[in-house]
Amino acid sequence: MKIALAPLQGFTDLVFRRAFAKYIGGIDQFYTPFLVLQSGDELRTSHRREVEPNVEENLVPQFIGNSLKEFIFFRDYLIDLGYKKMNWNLGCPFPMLVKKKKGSGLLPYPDLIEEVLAEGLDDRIELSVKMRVGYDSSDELGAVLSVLNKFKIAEIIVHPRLGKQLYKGEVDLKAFQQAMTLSKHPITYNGDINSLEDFQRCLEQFPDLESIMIGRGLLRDVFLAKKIKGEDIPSSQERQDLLEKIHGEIYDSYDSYLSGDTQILSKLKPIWEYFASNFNNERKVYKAIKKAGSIKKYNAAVAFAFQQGAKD
Ligand SMILES: Cc1cc2nc3c(=O)[nH]c(=O)nc-3n(C[C@H](O)[C@H](O)[C@H](O)COP(=O)(O)O)c2cc1C
Repeated sequence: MKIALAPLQGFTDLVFRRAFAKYIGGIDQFYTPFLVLQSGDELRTSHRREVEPNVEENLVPQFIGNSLKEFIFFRDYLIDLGYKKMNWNLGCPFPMLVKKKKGSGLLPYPDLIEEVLAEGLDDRIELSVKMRVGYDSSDELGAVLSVLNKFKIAEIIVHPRLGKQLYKGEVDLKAFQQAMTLSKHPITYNGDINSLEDFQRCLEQFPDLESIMIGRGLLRDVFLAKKIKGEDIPSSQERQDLLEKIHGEIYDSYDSYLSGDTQILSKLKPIWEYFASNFNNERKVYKAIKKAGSIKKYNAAVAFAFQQGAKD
């Protein structure tokens, strides 16, 4: 089974991905959180930092947009940097982007998707798509997939919720089955795999799956990909050491280019919404981190987390 780490804006940035690859492993492919072209035809420094430092073979840069101009910008920018793969975000549910027909907001407009692909695809870089099963209704799925079927697309990652659901409600496994039936491209499953049992259920239901993508589940249990692959899981003390190393590397990296407690804490604290689940007494751990108003208090909360020990 091929396992990808899902892009999570604000969580799986370059710093996190590198620390994860270095200390944990088990991931075959990483994705950047979506890159976006600003109105002045520029990329933000923080977005450039995601892809420019050096090209990693198992990194797929993701972009969001709805025009041929944006598609060509990212295509040529990424080809020039030396990337061989890129991913188009047709799944983001943020209302501000949806209103502009971006992310899942583009799913009700398959003609627009077709216009972009007809002119934008280029053999020098492989395209994959990450999508939901519709914005308003899974009735949109068939039309989108029949457009995608006309083009050369390496992989379609399907998160079987509707855009309008955001992250609420159940995943729609019937719609996912429909995607597998209708698509001529390989389909990757993404959504709510938080444990080995979740993965096993998913595989029972879709025995032909060759590839999955996991986001929050891998932040909650950083060893989940290794468990799924049947790899050896380190002892409790070793796991704790690895968690400490990941955290230390992320901390040092933010500390090196951000200035002031507020900026550093604004990057570090949100990670614990999921990361706290790697520890015993996760609720107490998360509460302590959330309350920390200074670096000193944050460090004390982190020490408290490590005193609880790594969860089994
Ligand atoms: C905070 C947050 C940020 C996200 N950012 C992105 C993003 O930049 N690009 C993207 O394609 N999906 C993004 N997603 C969606 C995830 O990649 C994934 O599809 C979703 O979380 C379902 O998978 P999971 O249940 O394994 O987490 C985001 C999700 C969350 C919760």
